[in-house]
Amino acid sequence: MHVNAESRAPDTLSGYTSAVSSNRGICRQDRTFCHDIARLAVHCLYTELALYPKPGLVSLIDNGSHEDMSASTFLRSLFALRHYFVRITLAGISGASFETLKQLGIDAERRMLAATAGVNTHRGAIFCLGMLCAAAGHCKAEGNDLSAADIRQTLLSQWGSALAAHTHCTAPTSHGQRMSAVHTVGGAREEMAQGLPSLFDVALPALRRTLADGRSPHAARIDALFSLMAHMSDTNVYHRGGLTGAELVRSHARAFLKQGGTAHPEWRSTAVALHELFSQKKLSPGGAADLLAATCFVHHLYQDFI
Ligand SMILES: CC(C)(COP(=O)(O)OP(=O)(O)OC[C@H]1O[C@@H](n2cnc3c(N)ncnc32)[C@H](O)[C@@H]1O)[C@@H](O)C(=O)NCCC(=O)NCCS
Ligand SMILES: Nc1ncnc2c1ncn2[C@@H]1O[C@H](COP(=O)(O)OP(=O)(O)OP(=O)(O)O)[C@@H](O)[C@H]1O
Repeated sequence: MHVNAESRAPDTLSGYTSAVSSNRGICRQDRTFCHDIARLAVHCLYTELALYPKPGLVSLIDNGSHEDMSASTFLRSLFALRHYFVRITLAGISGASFETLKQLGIDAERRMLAATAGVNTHRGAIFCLGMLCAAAGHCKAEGNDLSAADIRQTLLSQWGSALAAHTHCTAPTSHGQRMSAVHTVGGAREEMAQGLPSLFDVALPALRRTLADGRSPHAARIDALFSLMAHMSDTNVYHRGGLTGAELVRSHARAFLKQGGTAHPEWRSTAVALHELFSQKKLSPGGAADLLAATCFVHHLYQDFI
């Protein structure tokens, strides 16, 4: 099925906002799809928040390394983001440009900051999950599967060159850009421009391996999180702990995986000890947390939407 994108919704931010709120020009099936995808995105962010133990990160149990945010800050932020995920999925259905997706993302960031009194709870997720929602929308409009391979291919074919341009910056303004420049590592922008290799090549296989071994979804998420911590360059970690902090996170995560991850009978006490260590050192692998939510999203897209 190929759909005439132009007949669905206009390629402007105000166009999407009013089209979604008035339902103008959107068929019922697309509207239901956008709401289902948005619900899945919010669900995956909630699942990440609820997961415990996660070294240094905020959960429903405690605030880890964070003094300025708690689970309730995250819940307020999540509530504020629910319409964004509907809009960006619709934008994907309509074949929107990266510039339009970016405007939707900037608007969502504003809502997040208003809901949290200025605390950055979901910047990485707004970017990463937002792009994945748009890719899911575009796949649907093209009549393609929502398989991991199709989603990744869509990200690159639709927005690859704009995402590559988004990595270039002359004067870094964010923590992430500064850390990328100082430590010559890729951050969220680079990861996305390459089609999320940490998600598709590392975390998703780890998640599925643990499930295939017969362990629980909770265990699968823990193994996926540690595989991300062991592998990626998380600019949140560099910002808080420098090179030493980044190496500490990576080496502990590798050791956890080497002893079998959640297949080890004592995995939980090891993970709790690491949570205490990271919290004491104020280290927080927030980029890994974002990619974990995104990994669960891609996994469920395939499971629930075929
Ligand atoms: C690309 C984004 C996330 C900014 O990234 P940048 O590295 O410049 O900034 P910042 O430090 O503020 O945020 C980085 C976020 O990514 C996450 N992250 C860190 N490292 C990584 C990584 N290697 N891979 C994936 N995510 C990561 C962190 O959790 C953090 O939340 C996005 O907010 C953005 O593009 N901002 C510019 C304004 C804009 O265009 N916004 C709308 C985008 S749709
Ligand atoms: N459960 C979680 N706990 C903590 N951070 C998370 C969690 N889930 C995702 N994150 C990510 O971590 C980022 C927050 O990290 P942090 O507060 O260290 O960064 P910052 O706002 O860039 O820096 P700072 O707070 O030091 O000014 C969020 O933007 C979010 O993307």
